[in-house]
Amino acid sequence: MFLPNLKLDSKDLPEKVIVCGDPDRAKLIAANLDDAKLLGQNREYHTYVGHYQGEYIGVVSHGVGSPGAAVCFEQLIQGGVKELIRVGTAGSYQKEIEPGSLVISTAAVRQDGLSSQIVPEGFPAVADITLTNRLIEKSRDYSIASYSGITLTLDVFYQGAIVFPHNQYQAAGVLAVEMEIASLFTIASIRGIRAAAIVAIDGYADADLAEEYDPHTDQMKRAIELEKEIALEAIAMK
Ligand SMILES: O=P(O)(O)O[C@H]1O[C@H](CO)[C@@H](O)[C@H]1O
Ligand SMILES: O=c1cc[nH]c(=O)[nH]1
Repeated sequence: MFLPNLKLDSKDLPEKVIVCGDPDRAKLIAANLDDAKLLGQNREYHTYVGHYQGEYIGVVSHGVGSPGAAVCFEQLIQGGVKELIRVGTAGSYQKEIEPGSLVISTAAVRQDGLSSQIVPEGFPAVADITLTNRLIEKSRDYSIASYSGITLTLDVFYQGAIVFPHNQYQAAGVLAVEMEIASLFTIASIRGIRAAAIVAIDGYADADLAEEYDPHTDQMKRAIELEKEIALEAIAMK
């Protein structure tokens, strides 16, 4: 089957795929695969395949934001993908979850627009328990602060005239904010595949991102390096 936005033939797609927003991060992750090759490249969607610990794995970038990412997730699933792990970045909601640490999402608050247009209000965006437990287990092998719990998916990056009530979600114990996990978990649930997510914390989500957002620090490079290792080990497990 030809996947038009990913611009590739699904016959070479693995069943296990790591997804991330940034095409450069996809290239970085793919560098850990044996016999890595670029399978397709179109728009923000760069697809690599190769082997990790003997398992055939894919790495695909999905860009920023749920609508574009959803096109990627849906086409991967149409192409036969059965397991997706998102390796992302996020802002922290909790003081003790410091920049440079990792968060594994067990469920996501659906503050994205995409999922509201494919499932009714109240439908939960929940991670696959098996893949999530693998991420948690593998994260214990690395010397980095790692947390698991609820994350929030938002379409808004820079605040507008309406002020998003970050404080309510902070008070409710949400750990971190990013822009695609709720759509990923919702799509995975309705299509009957497994999905999980791990994110590296680049700052505080309720800060003024126009002033403070910098995902290119050495601390972030290390966190992304380690979340990459954890995700590869988790997805390669049988
Ligand atoms: O680093 P990625 O995977 O892109 O994730 C986060 O970073 C982007 C915003 O800069 C959004 O896509 C958000 O979800
Ligand atoms: O969506 C995002 C991603 C990274 N950091 C944030 O604060 N928000």
